[in-house]
Amino acid sequence: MAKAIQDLYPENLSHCYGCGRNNPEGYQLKTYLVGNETRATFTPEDKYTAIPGSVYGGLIASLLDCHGTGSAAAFLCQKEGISLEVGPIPVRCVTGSLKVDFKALTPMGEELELKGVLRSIEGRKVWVDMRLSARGIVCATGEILAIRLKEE
Ligand SMILES: CC(C)(COP(=O)(O)OP(=O)(O)OC[C@H]1O[C@@H](n2cnc3c(N)ncnc32)[C@H](O)[C@@H]1OP(=O)(O)O)[C@@H](O)C(=O)NCCC(=O)NCCSC(=O)Cc1ccccc1
Repeated sequence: MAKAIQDLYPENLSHCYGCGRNNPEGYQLKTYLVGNETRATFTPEDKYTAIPGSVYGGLIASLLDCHGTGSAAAFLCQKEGISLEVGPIPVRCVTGSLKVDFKALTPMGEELELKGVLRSIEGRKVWVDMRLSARGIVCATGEILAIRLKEE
């Protein structure tokens, strides 16, 4: 199975609070390319509470943000035939813009499932559509425009 995209980023670009493997205080989200979609999971702790029993929207936006940039990098690698078996990969994206729609309260303590599909790639710009579900119910959707960093 392909590795998580975040485990393939170069060391110096792996400190992100949301998904950096080199940030022990962070969420360490892992995004996997499975066929033509991307997947990640995350189970929030009570400290991320909004209304009791439900998850704070900022966490949901963060998860969509990091799943979005990770998905964009994965789709770029897929398009360019770059292996997701060994790192570091020469592809890293940052968030240009992120839109989140909150569809339903997100239940606390449940495993959240994130999925991403590629909308389009235009040069360094990558648009990805996402959804975040719990117990099979879509709680939020997201759209990201991720920008590929220029190679140094
Ligand atoms: C890098 C860039 C996004 C783009 O600058 P440059 O490279 O100089 O490129 P340029 O400006 O030429 O644009 C290229 C193309 O893209 C377009 N476009 C750009 N933006 C927008 C937009 N908003 N909306 C729409 N379009 C936009 C622009 O028009 C152009 O289009 P064109 O080719 O003419 O058709 C810069 O604005 C920046 O750093 N922003 C802050 C990013 C940031 O802080 N993000 C949050 C933190 S990162 C994180 O959380 C994850 C992380 C952690 C650790 C490690 C890595 C990731």
